[in-house]
Amino acid sequence: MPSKPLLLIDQDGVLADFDQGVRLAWRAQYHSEAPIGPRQHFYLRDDMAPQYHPQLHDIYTRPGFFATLPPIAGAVEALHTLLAHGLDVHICTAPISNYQNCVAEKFMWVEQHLGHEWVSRIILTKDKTWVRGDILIDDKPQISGSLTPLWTQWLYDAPYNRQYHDRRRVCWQDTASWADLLA
Ligand SMILES: O=c1ccn([C@@H]2O[C@H](COP(=O)(O)O)[C@@H](O)[C@H]2O)c(=O)[nH]1
Ligand SMILES: [Mg+2]
Repeated sequence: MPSKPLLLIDQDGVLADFDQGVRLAWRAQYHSEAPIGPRQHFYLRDDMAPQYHPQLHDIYTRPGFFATLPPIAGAVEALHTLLAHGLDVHICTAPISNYQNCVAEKFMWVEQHLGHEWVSRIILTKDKTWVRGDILIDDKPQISGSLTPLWTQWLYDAPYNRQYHDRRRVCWQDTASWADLLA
């Protein structure tokens, strides 16, 4: 690893808690827990019965969903720490295909939780293999695209990716898991 790696950090599932946002919105609307099975797949819909897919889609495409996602514990502090240690940190995030609310709200989230200066650090792309970097911290276990990536993925820990043991695993609250970045 270079002494000061160029870091790409995913947003949903790494900084912003997509799953918890769905659970909160579902509870608020239906006054019951979201019918989500054990989290075994990256896409939430794959852990829900097909009859609930329209309601799930309605929740994560509606205005306000992405802007109000709760932060993942320790994420905001970790990003400020990484920047303060001189790392070149960028937020590398994919918008959903129903982009109308998602795109602007991903920017709003970053501004609200990290500060305006972080807005210029956002890289929005549907294909992360096009983005240059040394390390990509991302919770998605299978990242595909049209190029061979230049970065190495560190898997951000989540219940739906724990069957993968082929990559370094990171969790903001486990500071030892990313301490090498500060060395
Ligand atoms: O269940 C889900 C669905 C989507 N996301 C996040 O949304 C965007 C778009 O994902 P694509 O892989 O381009 O469809 C991306 O930021 C995902 O992380 C999600 O976290 N969970
Ligand atoms: Mg993600």
